[in-house]
Amino acid sequence: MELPSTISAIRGAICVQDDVPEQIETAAATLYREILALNALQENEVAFLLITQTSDLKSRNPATGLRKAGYCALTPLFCMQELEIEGMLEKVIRMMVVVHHPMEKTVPVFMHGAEMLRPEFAHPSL
Ligand SMILES: C=C(O[C@@H]1C=C(C(=O)O)C=C[C@H]1O)C(=O)O
Repeated sequence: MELPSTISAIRGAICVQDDVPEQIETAAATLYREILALNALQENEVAFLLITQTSDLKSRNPATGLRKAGYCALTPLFCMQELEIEGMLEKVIRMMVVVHHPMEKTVPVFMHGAEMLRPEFAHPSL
């Protein structure tokens, strides 16, 4: 059943090699940039952004990486720890970007190793 939509949400995930601040900052900014680009979004179309990080990434809050890259000055962010499930993929940053209008098509972005979470959303160019 298709429900009427007044918002859209776009998923994404990216893996980080090592738990060091620079890598978390870079990965967070890279993932957000690709989500915006592949969905042809301007930042002012984003209502809010949910982020999770796996518990093995402790050295930096990904929100810091977004702000250092010039993103999310006004966008409300909420950063959480991902569920811990046996066998889960390690060192992952996940995002849910919520846009305040319906979109005809959304493009999920799973990159830098996170493609294995959702192989159907892998982009050969990333
Ligand atoms: C498979 C993923 O990892 C987990 C599983 C999800 C799912 O089954 O939809 C969503 C988020 C994560 O809790 C993912 O990030 O897509």
